Amino acid sequence: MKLRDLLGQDVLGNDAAIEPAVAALDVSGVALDSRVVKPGDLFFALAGSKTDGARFIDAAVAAGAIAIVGDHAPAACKVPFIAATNPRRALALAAARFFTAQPATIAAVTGTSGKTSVAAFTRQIWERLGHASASIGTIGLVSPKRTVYGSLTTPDPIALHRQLDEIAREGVTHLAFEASSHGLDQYRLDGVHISAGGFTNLSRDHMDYHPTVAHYLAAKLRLFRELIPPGGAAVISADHDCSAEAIDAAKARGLRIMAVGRNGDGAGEGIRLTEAVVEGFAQKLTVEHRGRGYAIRLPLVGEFQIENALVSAGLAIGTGSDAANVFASLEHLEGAKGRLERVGERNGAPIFVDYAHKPDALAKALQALRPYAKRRLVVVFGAGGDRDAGKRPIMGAIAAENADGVIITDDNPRSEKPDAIRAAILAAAKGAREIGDRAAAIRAAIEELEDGDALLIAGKGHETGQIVGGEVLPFSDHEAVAAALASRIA
Ligand SMILES: CC(=O)N[C@H]1[C@@H](OP(=O)(O)OP(=O)(O)OC[C@H]2O[C@@H](n3ccc(=O)[nH]c3=O)[C@H](O)[C@@H]2O)O[C@H](CO)[C@@H](O)[C@@H]1O[C@H](C)C(=O)N[C@@H](C)C(=O)N[C@H](CCC(=O)O)C(=O)O
Ligand SMILES: Nc1ncnc2c1ncn2[C@@H]1O[C@H](COP(=O)(O)OP(=O)(O)OP(=O)(O)O)[C@@H](O)[C@H]1O
Ligand SMILES: N[C@H](CCC[C@H](N)C(=O)O)C(=O)O
Ligand SMILES: [Mg+2]
Repeated sequence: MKLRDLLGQDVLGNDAAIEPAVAALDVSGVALDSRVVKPGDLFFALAGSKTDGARFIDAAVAAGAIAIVGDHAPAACKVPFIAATNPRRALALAAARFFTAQPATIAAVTGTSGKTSVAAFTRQIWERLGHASASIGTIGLVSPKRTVYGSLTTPDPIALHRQLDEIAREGVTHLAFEASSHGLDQYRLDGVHISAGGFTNLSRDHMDYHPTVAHYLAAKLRLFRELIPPGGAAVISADHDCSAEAIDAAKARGLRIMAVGRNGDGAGEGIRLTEAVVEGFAQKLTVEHRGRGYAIRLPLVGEFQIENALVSAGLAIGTGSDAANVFASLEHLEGAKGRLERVGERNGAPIFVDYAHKPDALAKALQALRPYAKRRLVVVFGAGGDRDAGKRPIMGAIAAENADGVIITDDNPRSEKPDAIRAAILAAAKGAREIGDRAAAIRAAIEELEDGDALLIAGKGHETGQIVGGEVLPFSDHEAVAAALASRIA
């Protein structure tokens, strides 16, 4: 591919002409990290949170970069330098031109909680309606041909566009993916042809990255303000304080608004939840769409899963699927791994693994499990190191208030002292116990379960490692529960 095919004025955000000899250069790849540059690559020098890619231009050239894109020219550069107003956005748009194929129908979902679940549900709905479907997010890529683990919720633009191209060539026509606030803020999704966007909710998260809540919300709203073209669908959960702002942002862009939830637009394009009744480990819902009523048995535990299911249904309907078929398919949804997943029981007490690692999610998960605890609701959780420290006491207080037994343990302490993290949670969790070793904490909680109890193990969900220092030690809540239950039988 020629350099001129990747970099136009729209990509670079300026009207500087590229010299014809430079425009005619052959480009064999795009790169954002000097350490993976291959001969023939176009290197994007990005100013980051830890360092500046401009410092690695010489290293990129030594590795074979044929030209550099950045926002400021280095003092000296052995290969052509091309200025871009916003190099991160330029990278994403260039990656979209380099990897040309994308599934025809793409839905993106943002919000503090529920993204992974909505991406998984939307994929399942489409699949049931006969489309070759995939999802990309926190649990990686899930597609008919393969499942690939991914380390970021929204992959970097090169990884993202490479995957879009691969799955489209494998025949995937429908994709649902997660738009994290980091991803939106860092322009990782620009260049993706998004036909519908979902918005679940907003609560405290990532306060180590976003300077203010307004900045955090603005990052999320980029999906509606800038990324979905006018005429696309905006499926917005209507039951939150921030819902009106999200709807206004989408309206201003000329998107088709589909408000869903108890305050949803049942008479029109949206989905209104008119009734929800817990029935064992399922929930019976009545919803209204375009003035017509539908009864649905949602086979999932947790009130918040209703929000996730309705946003997913909206995304499928908003991209052209038949409403009656979509609602019927909700009866077959399977929860994403480690999202209020019932993984076993002891003495008749159900044990759930959940990924709640932020205050609102922990509160919602505990409230969702209350109906299953006639006696004691017990929670085992911790908080990640090198992440927002402010959430620790908040989560401690939420646990003390919403559970009858609280065990504070470790959850990826990373470079921090595990006992200091635990102490910060314990300070606000009256009556909580402390068992640092997560397997031991899970064992202790299971050991004490009696009929009428319910146990929530929160924070790690699908994760398969415990990050201590720089090391990832193999660990899974699922395996820890299985081992504890097996040792009881032995
Ligand atoms: C804080 C953050 O989001 N960082 C992301 C950002 O990195 P950065 O540009 O700030 O990195 P940097 O270390 O300052 O380096 C600047 C530039 O120099 C380059 N460099 C650096 C060293 C070198 O030797 N050579 C070189 O070229 C780097 O490749 C980079 O381009 O851009 C990178 C490329 O897109 C991301 O991989 C990286 O994610 C890091 C690994 C990360 O941990 N991100 C997390 C916080 C994250 O994004 N999480 C969200 C939300 C999770 C959720 O709630 O679900 C996610 O989407 O996963
Ligand atoms: N709609 C919701 N409202 C509130 N809490 C929710 C909702 N959906 C999920 N949760 C809680 O958040 C946890 C994470 O859910 P999920 O993985 O679907 O969200 P996410 O937005 O992808 O999160 P992350 O940003 O951590 O990847 C769940 O395990 C549950 O505790
Ligand atoms: N995407 C989130 C996941 C946190 C999961 C929790 N187990 C933790 O390590 O804090 C993050 O990296 O902040
Ligand atoms: Mg996620």
